Amino acid sequence: MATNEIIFITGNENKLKEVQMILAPDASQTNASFVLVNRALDLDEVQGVDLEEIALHKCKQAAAIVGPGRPVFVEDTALCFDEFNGLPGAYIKWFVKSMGLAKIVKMLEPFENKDAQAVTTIAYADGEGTYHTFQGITRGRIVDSRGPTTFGWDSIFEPLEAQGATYAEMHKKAKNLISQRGRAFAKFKQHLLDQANR
Ligand SMILES: O=P(O)(O)OP(=O)(O)OP(=O)(O)OC[C@H]1O[C@@H](n2cnc3c(O)ncnc32)[C@H](O)[C@@H]1O
Ligand SMILES: [Mg+2]
Repeated sequence: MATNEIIFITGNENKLKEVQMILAPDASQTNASFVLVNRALDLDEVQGVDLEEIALHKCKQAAAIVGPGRPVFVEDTALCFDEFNGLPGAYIKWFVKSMGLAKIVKMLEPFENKDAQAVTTIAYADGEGTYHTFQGITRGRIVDSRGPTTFGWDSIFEPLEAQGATYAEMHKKAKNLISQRGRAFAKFKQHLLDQANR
């Protein structure tokens, strides 16, 4: 094992691709301060609406699995509707799986307020027994599906900063610049670089 190895536990390949792009575009360089490694494990996700708690719970399982002394992180991504006071939130995965995008959009039909926010919460176990969390938020609104439906709810979320495009209609690089994931991982990356340069 390389000493600067950092393990990302996710079973979601779309997520992994984005995170690789954001966090470790230069991971192949020998002087990179960390090397990103993926383990595709499906961790338990506790119920509740506290996004940090959910991410930390996931991360504690991850740390127990990879063993002591090994830095590991997870992320959990929520889609929160203003009209529903933050729900579906972390449960969005099950809504997408069980009812599909069209019905999710329909849920908001009776209401004028289609505003939503996407939130990525990273929980990181640093290998020295300390847990850290980093969060990124992108505001937008829920719209009829437009663009490829390859990644979760990408095609029904139109971020405010995207000039009318859904995430699914954006290039990955452009999405990462304004996305909840891009923002959360920018904070995390800064933390890792600060630690490496201490
Ligand atoms: O193994 P993990 O990392 O938990 O991967 P997951 O797919 O279970 O992911 P989450 O628990 O965070 O659930 C988030 C849901 O939202 C979807 N999702 C996450 N990020 C997204 C993004 O940027 N755009 C669209 N959909 C996204 C994802 O496909 C899931 O259905
Ligand atoms: Mg999950």
